Amino acid sequence: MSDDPFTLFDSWYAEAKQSEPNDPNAVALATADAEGRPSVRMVLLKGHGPDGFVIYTNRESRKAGELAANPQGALLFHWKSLRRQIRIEGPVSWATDEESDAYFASRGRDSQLGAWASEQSRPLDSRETFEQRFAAMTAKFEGQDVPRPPHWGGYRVKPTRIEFWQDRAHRLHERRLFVREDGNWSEGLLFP
Ligand SMILES: Cc1cc2nc3c(=O)[nH]c(=O)nc-3n(C[C@H](O)[C@H](O)[C@H](O)COP(=O)(O)O)c2cc1C
Ligand SMILES: Cc1ncc(COP(=O)(O)O)c(C=O)c1O
Repeated sequence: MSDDPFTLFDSWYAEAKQSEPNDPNAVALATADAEGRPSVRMVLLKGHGPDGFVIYTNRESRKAGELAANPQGALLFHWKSLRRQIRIEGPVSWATDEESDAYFASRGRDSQLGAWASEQSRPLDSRETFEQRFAAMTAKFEGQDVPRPPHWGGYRVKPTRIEFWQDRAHRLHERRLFVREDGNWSEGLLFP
């Protein structure tokens, strides 16, 4: 068996990119507030490797507030076409300014403007208000590159635990658990 969960992740992810009808990088991100109350939402994976799994979002959103109070996260991929899930857990930190800048610069201009216009997760009185804010940002940045907003950037989940789940007949599934301790990964199986 492989003792490297990242090689296995790469191989499953490559298969998901071939077989999923859309968004193979869609992943549920679970966080919890200071009292331990959980919340979960979908995000898109935009980078990964042994250093962790990176997503981008608004750093004043609900998830950001929870991560500030409790910097731990869990990610869940479910690739229905492959009947597989991957669970990833670990501490969460900000991506570097350099990688957030680089990712932001790669986004479409309207998505960049949307990041300026959206006060993500805060109450919005009408769609019209949002459209007016978007129009105002479009005018503000006309004729220039759109810089990364100070309230927008990446988060990295650095895994301490990764579980690969493969569906098998009669619910006799296969579960491979990788756990990191003192920088080393060990692998074991779990009952399904
Ligand atoms: C498939 C999918 C992908 C999404 N990707 C992102 C993402 O990468 N970043 C993001 O901020 N929101 C993304 N969203 C929206 C989030 O699910 C969520 O509505 C938003 O981030 C606010 O979450 P919060 O209130 O918990 O902070 C995505 C939604 C879906 C359905
Ligand atoms: C609000 C929001 N921010 C960021 C993203 C990340 O994806 P992208 O950079 O491809 O827009 C998404 C994806 O759905 C999103 O809904």
